[in-house]
Amino acid sequence: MPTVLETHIQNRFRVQPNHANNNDTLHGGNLMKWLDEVGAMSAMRFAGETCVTARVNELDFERPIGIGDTALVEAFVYDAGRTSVHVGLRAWREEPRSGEMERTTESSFTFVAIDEDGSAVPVPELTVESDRGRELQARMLEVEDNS
Ligand SMILES: CCCCCCCCCCCCCCCC(=O)SCCNC(=O)CCNC(=O)[C@H](O)C(C)(C)COP(=O)(O)OP(=O)(O)OC[C@H]1O[C@@H](n2cnc3c(N)ncnc32)[C@H](O)[C@@H]1OP(=O)(O)O
Repeated sequence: MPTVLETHIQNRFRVQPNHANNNDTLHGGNLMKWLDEVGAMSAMRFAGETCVTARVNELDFERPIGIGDTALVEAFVYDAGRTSVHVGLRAWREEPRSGEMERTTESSFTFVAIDEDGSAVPVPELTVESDRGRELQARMLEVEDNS
C-alpha cells in the first residue's frame, strides 16, 4: 500500500525560446505535456502498472512562466479508485540564479492502470500517513470540491 509521499515526484524543465507562446512566456500546451509526463510517472510508481491519462480535471494557469526560468513540476497521488489513480499536479516558476519560487499552476489528472491489452486493472490502496501526506491530500480534495 504505497503512501502519498512515495508517489511524490518532481522534475525541472529549462524553459527555452522554442517553448514560447506569442507573449514570450511558456506555452500552456508545453506545460500541460510536462504535467502529463510527471503525473504519469507518479501514477505508475503508485500502481506498479502502465497508466494512461483518462481525464484532465481542473487546470488553472495562475501565473506565467518566463523564458529562461526553470519550470518545476510536482506530482503526487492523492486518491485512488478500483483502477483509477488521481494525481495532484503543481507547477512553480523558479528563478535559476536565486532559486526564488512562485506557484504558477495547479491541476489534477486522472490516470487508469492498464494491462498489455489496454484493459483497466486494479491498483493498490493509497496509504495517507505523515502530516505532509495528509496536507497534500487535503489540498487536492479542496481543489476538487471548488471545481
Ligand atoms: C507548443 C504546443 C504544444 C501543444 C502540446 C499540447 C500537449 C497537451 C498535453 C495534454 C495532456 C494530454 C495527455 C495525453 C497523454 C497521453 O497521450 S496517454 C494516451 C491517451 N489516453 C488514452 O489513450 C486512454 C484512452 N482511454 C482508454 O483506453 C480507456 O478509456 C481507459 C482509460 C483504459 C478506461 O477504460 P474503460 O473501458 O472506460 O474502463 P472502465 O472499467 O469502464 O473504467 C475504469 C476506470 O477508469 C475510470 N475512467 C474511465 N474513463 C474516465 C474518464 N474519462 N475520466 C475519469 N475516469 C475515467 C472509471 O471511472 C474507472 O475507475 P475506477 O472506478 O475503476 O477507479
